[in-house]
Amino acid sequence: MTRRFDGSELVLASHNAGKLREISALLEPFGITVTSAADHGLEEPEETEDTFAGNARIKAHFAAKSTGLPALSDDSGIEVDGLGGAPGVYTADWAETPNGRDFMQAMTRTWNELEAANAPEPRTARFVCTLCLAWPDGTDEVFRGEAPGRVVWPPRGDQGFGYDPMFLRDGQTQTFGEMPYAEKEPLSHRSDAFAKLVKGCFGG
Ligand SMILES: O=c1nc[nH]c2c1ncn2[C@H]1C[C@H](O)[C@@H](COP(=O)(O)OP(=O)(O)OP(=O)(O)O)O1
Ligand SMILES: [Mg+2]
Repeated sequence: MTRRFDGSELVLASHNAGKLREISALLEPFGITVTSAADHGLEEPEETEDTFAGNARIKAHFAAKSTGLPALSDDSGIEVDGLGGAPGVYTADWAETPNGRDFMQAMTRTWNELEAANAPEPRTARFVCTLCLAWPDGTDEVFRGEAPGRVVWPPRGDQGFGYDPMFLRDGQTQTFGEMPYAEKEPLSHRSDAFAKLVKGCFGG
């Protein structure tokens, strides 16, 4: 049995501005009061698991326990087939530099490694999003969404965040980086996972 969400307030257990924007937009129609981890002064817990679900659980349970409120986390990344699924759960790590995250560097590394491996074209890939809704009593529900596509070079567009400029979703001619959010939303791994969350926990 899936536990239903029957509260009126939810903490978004993320420190990523792009995700916060997108998940807040998805939650908008439900009339729930949404606050973020930063609003509650929460630290970022260490993401020590090697699966999206494992790290999503760490983030959601940490926020739920710390605030006493239900918390929704998002662990996501891009799996590139020609790289054996890398960077996958390590997508954010590939962007880390001594001066903060640099996704241009991460995208360049991704393309260079595909070139070095002489990977065939199209260079298929998928965005993955795992959402975890956790309650302060330690229960949770986890939902996984995907967006199938390919990576392209050079990156195109300055909208969205992270790897969006090099991701061309199946059936599209514009990268996620070239799309206004309203166009990316119905096509994204995040909305795919969110639809499952709504079906399971919001009864909609
Ligand atoms: O729609 C997306 N469009 C482009 N790039 C994306 C997307 N979704 C995830 N990504 C990439 C960037 C992100 O940094 C990484 C996830 O890493 P991940 O640890 O789950 O998130 P994060 O550290 O940025 O924020 P937080 O853990 O506080 O939720 O994958
Ligand atoms: Mg993270």
